[in-house]
Amino acid sequence: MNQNQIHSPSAGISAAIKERRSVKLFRQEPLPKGLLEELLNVAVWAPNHGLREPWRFIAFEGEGAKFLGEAAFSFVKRAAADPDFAVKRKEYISNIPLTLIVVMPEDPRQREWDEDYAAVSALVQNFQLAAWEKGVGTIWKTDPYIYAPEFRSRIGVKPGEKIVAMVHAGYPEAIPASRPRTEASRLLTVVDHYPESGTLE
Ligand SMILES: Cc1cc2nc3c(=O)[nH]c(=O)nc-3n(C[C@H](O)[C@H](O)[C@H](O)COP(=O)(O)O)c2cc1C
Repeated sequence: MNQNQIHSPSAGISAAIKERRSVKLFRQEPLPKGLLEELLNVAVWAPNHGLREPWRFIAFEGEGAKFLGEAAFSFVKRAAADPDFAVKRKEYISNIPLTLIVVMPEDPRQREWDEDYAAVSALVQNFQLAAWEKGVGTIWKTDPYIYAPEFRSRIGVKPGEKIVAMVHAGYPEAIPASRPRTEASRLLTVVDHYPESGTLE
């Protein structure tokens, strides 16, 4: 292929985007060795301004998942009204085959922060789609404890770093039904004329 030719996206991309679902229930089966790195090496092709690559990753598997469940439990048991909820949450997290924490350095400049957050979000979506393509389900979580200083420091997230996503992953036990999206035409303004007043309504 000529280097300047734009590679046309395969029909598979649209299908993957539409068919991916957030999965909450996973089979116990661990993911194959090397798959995490393979998925991340796809995900890092996300657009990112200045090629700052504003991300790093912490992955929890096996006994690591038990540690993560315990770290979450310490926070949830204090915050949740129902003590059973904290125990259930600990068990849930401890049994997930893979949890990926996606961390971004917080640039003090607003524009760079916004760009970096957008880039990391694109990376997370890439990761979810690449996983889906391999039959692996994921869900992007922003549970309250990812903001708790104690939880953050326990899992090695430094001051000046933001946890953008906690992604649970594994082979799906169940795939939820999709919920419809608003037809884009209802949200779209096309400007194909010069507005008489000089301003768009
Ligand atoms: C930034 C972000 C944070 C999310 N946090 C949570 C969460 O904390 N808990 C949860 O159940 N789902 C969370 N989700 C997943 C959404 O609930 C899910 O994408 C939405 O319900 C649409 O379902 P779908 O992904 O199957 O299309 C999050 C998604 C995004 C993009």
